[in-house]
Amino acid sequence: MSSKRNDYITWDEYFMGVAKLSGMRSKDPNTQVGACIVSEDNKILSMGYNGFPKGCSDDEFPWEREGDPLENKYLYTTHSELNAILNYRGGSLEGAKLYVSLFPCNECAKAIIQSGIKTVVYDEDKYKDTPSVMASKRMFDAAGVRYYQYQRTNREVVLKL
Ligand SMILES: O=c1ccn([C@H]2C[C@H](O)[C@@H](COP(=O)(O)O)O2)c(=O)[nH]1
Ligand SMILES: [Zn+2]
Repeated sequence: MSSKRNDYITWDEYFMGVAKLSGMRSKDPNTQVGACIVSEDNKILSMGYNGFPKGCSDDEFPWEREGDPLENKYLYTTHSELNAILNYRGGSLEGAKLYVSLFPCNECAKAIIQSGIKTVVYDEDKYKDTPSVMASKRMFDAAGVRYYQYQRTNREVVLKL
């Protein structure tokens, strides 16, 4: 008789993996961010990645990082976390968890708090010294949103697509 597999992925690997897979849809040449929202009982509710809003062509809007604010990406990109929140059409996100490949900026932090998400699991924190991320942490602390860094397992997942 065969016994059950032991090398299945953990919940955290599963949801961070889905977040990162979602980030692979991003057209941003510098930073691709993916997000996955999960219910308290581990059901995937929504996903998102960073990109321009509907109708704003990836080929016409700018991907630059510098220069004229109207000619760089920052005024136009919808962040992965906000896309994941807005993509959810099922009602309340109260008590949900967010898996995200980059620590949320202050604007996403506000949306996360207001949507009722209570836990944020993040991977990279490369902008941790910026006022934006420092403000996010201050707001999460004040609002009782728990956040912790995903503990990488270095498991490699190969998908033949
Ligand atoms: O909370 C966040 C913060 C940033 N993003 C997106 C927005 C941009 O497309 C990139 C950041 O680009 P850089 O070239 O690294 O400045 O990440 C996000 O989705 N969520
Ligand atoms: Zn953001």
